[in-house]
Amino acid sequence: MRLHRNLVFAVIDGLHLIFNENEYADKVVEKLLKRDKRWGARDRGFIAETVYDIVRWKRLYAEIAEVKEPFNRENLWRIFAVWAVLRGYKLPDWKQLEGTPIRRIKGRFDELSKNRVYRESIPDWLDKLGGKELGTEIWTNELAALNAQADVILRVNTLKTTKEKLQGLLFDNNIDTAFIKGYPDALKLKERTNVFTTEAFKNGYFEVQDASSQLVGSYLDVAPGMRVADACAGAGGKSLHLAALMENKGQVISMDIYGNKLKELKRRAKRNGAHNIETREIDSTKVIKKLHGKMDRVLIDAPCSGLGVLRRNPDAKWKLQPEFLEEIKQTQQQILQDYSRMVKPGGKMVYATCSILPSENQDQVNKFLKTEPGQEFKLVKEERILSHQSGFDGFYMALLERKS
Ligand SMILES: C[S@@+](CC[C@H](N)C(=O)[O-])C[C@H]1O[C@@H](n2cnc3c(N)ncnc32)[C@H](O)[C@@H]1O
Repeated sequence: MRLHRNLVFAVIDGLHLIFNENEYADKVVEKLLKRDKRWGARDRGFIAETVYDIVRWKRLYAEIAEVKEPFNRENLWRIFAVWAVLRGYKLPDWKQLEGTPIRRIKGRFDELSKNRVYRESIPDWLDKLGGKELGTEIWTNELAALNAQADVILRVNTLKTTKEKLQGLLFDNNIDTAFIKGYPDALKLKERTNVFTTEAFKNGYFEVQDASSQLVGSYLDVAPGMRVADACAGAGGKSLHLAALMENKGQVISMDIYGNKLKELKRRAKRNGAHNIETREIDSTKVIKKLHGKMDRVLIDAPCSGLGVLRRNPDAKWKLQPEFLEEIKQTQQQILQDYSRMVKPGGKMVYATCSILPSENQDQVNKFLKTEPGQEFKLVKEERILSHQSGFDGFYMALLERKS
């Protein structure tokens, strides 16, 4: 395995933006990959995976490299050197890598791996919180699972094709996939590759969506012809699935406080051939009030800490702050109390998050059930999905029914 200079320089630039300029890893990687048109799939893969890897292991690598934030360029090179040594690369004779203490790096790695906060590379406060909320054993297993690289999972768009046909089409493009038992619309890539350039994607035959997130649509128990509100729709991953489950019949009202996300949702809906989706920006309380008691189904895919999706979004470990977590919990409760009023008597609602913390999940539902709007509802069922048990994202969903 050889290291290529311009690719490593791109990685160092990316790390600077993420660690020192507080930019989001996915946006930074997207930008880096546009830098040189001559880069092939393997070069792009190297940049993306190396940046994510180093973001994931920041605390461990910085400790081994004996550097502290804010990292100057020399610090970033030292961190990179740790990554390269531990990944088994033969170090080239570049001046930035001169004097890398290979044996010391390996020794420090073995030593630090005895301590969970370094081994799993996690801030102290978050480690304490996870242990307290989930118990040491589950938290330890879950952290390890959340530090693994996620598989790429597709959701077939049943409005346009079938899982079998899509699998054949992708196979003709040298993309090999497998079905996943228990996930009816999912295909898992056998090897990581960029699927967004395929004709099948451009034609709207699939979306990239983790397997756990694909469970939410059917959990809401929708049927063609219903009126459904997706109250925190974002760019519409779940709205698109709902439209497909409803066979384009009835109405999906996709809402969010951010209009730009809804614009992206509209583009995706067009590509998907999902004609029953209407978007509404929540720019005042009136938007919700207008729908009080009118919806057969309401989905609350609530804003959350994102602790269940650290495999795909490892910089959340470093960006998340205790104050934000407190704030977001208040928002979750407010959303539950306000938006649940859209459900009509006898209708159903799903509260979901991509968090594994009980305080964002079942505790929120239990708290809601004791409030005035919550007393109208009963909990039908709930599911806590942990990454180390499912192999997919950590997730939570609860199905509630409004009494008639
Ligand atoms: C977990 S994300 C949604 C992901 C989306 N449902 C999907 O499947 O792609 C949560 C969304 O809630 C939105 N949000 C945050 N606060 C909100 C509020 N008070 N009301 C409605 N949406 C809100 C965020 O903008 C974000 O898009």
